[in-house]
Amino acid sequence: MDAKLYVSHIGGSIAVPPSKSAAHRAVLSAALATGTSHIHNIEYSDDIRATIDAVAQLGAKIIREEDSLTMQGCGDGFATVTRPVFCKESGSTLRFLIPVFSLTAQKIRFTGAPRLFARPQEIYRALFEKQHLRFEQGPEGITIFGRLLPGIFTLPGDVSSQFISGILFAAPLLESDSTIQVLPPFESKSYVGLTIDALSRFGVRVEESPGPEGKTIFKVAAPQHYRPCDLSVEGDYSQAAFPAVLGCLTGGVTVTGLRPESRQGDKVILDILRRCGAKFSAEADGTLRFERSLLHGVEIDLSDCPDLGPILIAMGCFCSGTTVIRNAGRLRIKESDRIEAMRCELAKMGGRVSAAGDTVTIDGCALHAPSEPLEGHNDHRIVMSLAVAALGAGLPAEIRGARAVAKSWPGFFDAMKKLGAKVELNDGT
Ligand SMILES: O=C(O)C1=C[C@@H](OP(=O)(O)O)[C@@H](O)[C@H](O)C1
Ligand SMILES: C=C(OP(=O)(O)O)C(=O)O
Repeated sequence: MDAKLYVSHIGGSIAVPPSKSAAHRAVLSAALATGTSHIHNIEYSDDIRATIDAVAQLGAKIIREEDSLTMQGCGDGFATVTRPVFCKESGSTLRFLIPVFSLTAQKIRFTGAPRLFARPQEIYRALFEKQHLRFEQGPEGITIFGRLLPGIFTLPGDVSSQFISGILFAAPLLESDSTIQVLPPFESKSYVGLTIDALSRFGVRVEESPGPEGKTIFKVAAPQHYRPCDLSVEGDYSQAAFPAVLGCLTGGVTVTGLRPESRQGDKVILDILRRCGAKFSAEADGTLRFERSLLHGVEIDLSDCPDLGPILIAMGCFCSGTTVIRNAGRLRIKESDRIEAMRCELAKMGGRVSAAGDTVTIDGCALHAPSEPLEGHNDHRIVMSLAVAALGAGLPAEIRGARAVAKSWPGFFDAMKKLGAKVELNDGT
């Protein structure tokens, strides 16, 4: 699917989709609970579908309604897994589920898009090999065999927090207590906070404490049982960043559906925008109203909010002066190399983005209509960021591979249309 964007007058109100991160955690926890949970405000993005289908293979019984799930968890009474667990493009699904499926003590094959297996998975290999369990990785999948043993897990903090979350989901169901030691620097730590929050809503306790030499220690008593829970998935701050930046460029954009007291790390988008000179109001119910603002470049630390990287790189083009994004190295190991993808696509519009090591520098300048179609790099956040850049600059553009938005926000272009964007999707919609 290609998206053609035309010069549009932007203005209006949209609700953000439910948090993908919170939804993965709720679905997995509900699957591991003994009893029936209700999860409201579910959006069937590709990644969330992958997690739902996978936990059904674990033995959870799931009734899908339009925007909610009723889930009868399997506790630790796992089903016989007869098919490969298909994780699509979802790093969260794969990395949360490897330790959990190991609890079945069955031989399990994980498959998905090739890019998923090009992203780092070595941390689990090392951990499984240390416990003399099978872990085989090829370009098309991973096969594991053997049940994780409780104990001390030492994990680097700067590859992906999803490994830490994965062990945290499995550890409560082991025979005895475990300790997870995270080595500094601990990046994306707020996502581990979301995991601990989800566990606590499902009745599982984790204790966090600082350790020697900058380590962070998580103690998980076991066995513990996941208890069922009724919850509504909160709005997604990572997704809110797209209409928020657009609103600062055009004015007249209202964003609803966010929880002001959320613990999502990407809530920091509001602080970043404020520092850049953005004018917006925030109401007690989470409603945000953005005004057209003169933005200026600032320094941004991306270590705890990597998913904001692509939209911040796009935004940097509209900021006067220079925007410097530090600790951005992990953008290279997401659905695409997000630094290179943004550099290359924005260059087609005159954008001046450069990277050295883990730092991305963007020099503000006037963008022009792209000289050729923009490529989505099979990456939802690249497609959405390029759409905001074109609409924000008031330029026509064609984005190839726009279907990638379905990974996290299938309704993204509908939301843009609701804001007045003239969008033509080449499947006729
Ligand atoms: O746990 C999560 O829900 C996520 C953690 C982050 O990954 P890393 O920890 O690999 O940075 C983030 O980029 C990803 O989109 C979602
Ligand atoms: C990187 C992302 O997700 P995941 O790691 O779960 O594939 C993302 O949503 O930007």
